[in-house]
Amino acid sequence: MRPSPKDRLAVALDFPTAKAALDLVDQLSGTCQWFKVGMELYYATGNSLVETLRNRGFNVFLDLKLHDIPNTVAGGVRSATQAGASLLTIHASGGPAMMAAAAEAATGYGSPRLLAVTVLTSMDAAQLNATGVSSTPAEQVLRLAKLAQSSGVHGLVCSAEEVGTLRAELGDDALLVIPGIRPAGSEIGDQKRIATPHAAIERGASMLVVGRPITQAANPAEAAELILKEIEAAS
Ligand SMILES: O=C(O)c1cc(=O)[nH]c(=O)n1[C@@H]1O[C@H](COP(=O)(O)O)[C@@H](O)[C@H]1O
Repeated sequence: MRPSPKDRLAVALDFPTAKAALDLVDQLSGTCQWFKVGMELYYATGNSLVETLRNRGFNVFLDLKLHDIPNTVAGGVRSATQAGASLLTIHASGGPAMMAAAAEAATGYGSPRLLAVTVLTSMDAAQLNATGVSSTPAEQVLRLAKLAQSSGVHGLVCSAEEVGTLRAELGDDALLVIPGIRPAGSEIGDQKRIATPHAAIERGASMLVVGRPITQAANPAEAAELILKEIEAAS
C-alpha cells in the first residue's frame, strides 16, 4: 500500500523552548503527523517533549546526529530512545564500528529505526573537500550509504541530488530521508544541496524533512498543505 503524504513529511521543530515548538504543533495538528526534534529543542527539553508529542499521537523523529566512540554512541542511543521516538539519527562518518554499536543498541525500548546522515545538505564540494575528503558529495554519499547499510543501520539521510542514485543502488525498500527541501521561491538560507518537494519525491525519497519553509511561513498550516499536495502529485 502506498504511504499517505502525511507519512512522508516530517516538520523540523527547530525552536529553543517547548512552548514555541508546541505552539507550532498546535497550528499543524490535523495537517502533519511527524515532527522532528533536533539538538536545539532536545538540549532544552530532553525526553519530556518527545513524550508529550507521543502522548498527543504524533510520530517523533529524534535528530541527535550522534557521532562519538562506539560505546558512547550505544549509550546515547539507549538514553535517547527511552521516550519512544520512531527515528533516530547518527553520523555515518563515525564509521562502521560506531554504526554497528548504535544499531545493536537500537533494538531496545521502542526499537527506533536508525538513520545514518551521509553528507550534510549544507555542504557543497568545497566544504566537503575542506574536511580532507577529496570525493564529490555524490561519491561520498554513496560510499557512506553502503557502509551504513552493511553496518545494520535501517535508513539514510542524504540530499535530493543523490536520492535517485541511492534508490537505484539500494532498491525499493531502502528508507531514504531527504532534508534541504525548498518549495519554489522559498529562501535557501544555509542549505546547499536542495530541491523542491516534488523533485525529491519524484527522484525516490521515502520521506522529506522540512523546517523553515513551514515554521517561518506566515501561515504554517497552509505552507504544509501545499507541500503535502506536491508530495501527492509526485507520488
Ligand atoms: O538529519 C537531518 O535532519 C538533516 C540532515 C542534513 O543533512 N541536513 C539537514 O538540514 N538536516 C535537518 O533538516 C532540517 C532542515 O531545516 P530547514 O533547512 O529549515 O528546512 C534541520 O532541522 C536540519 O538539522
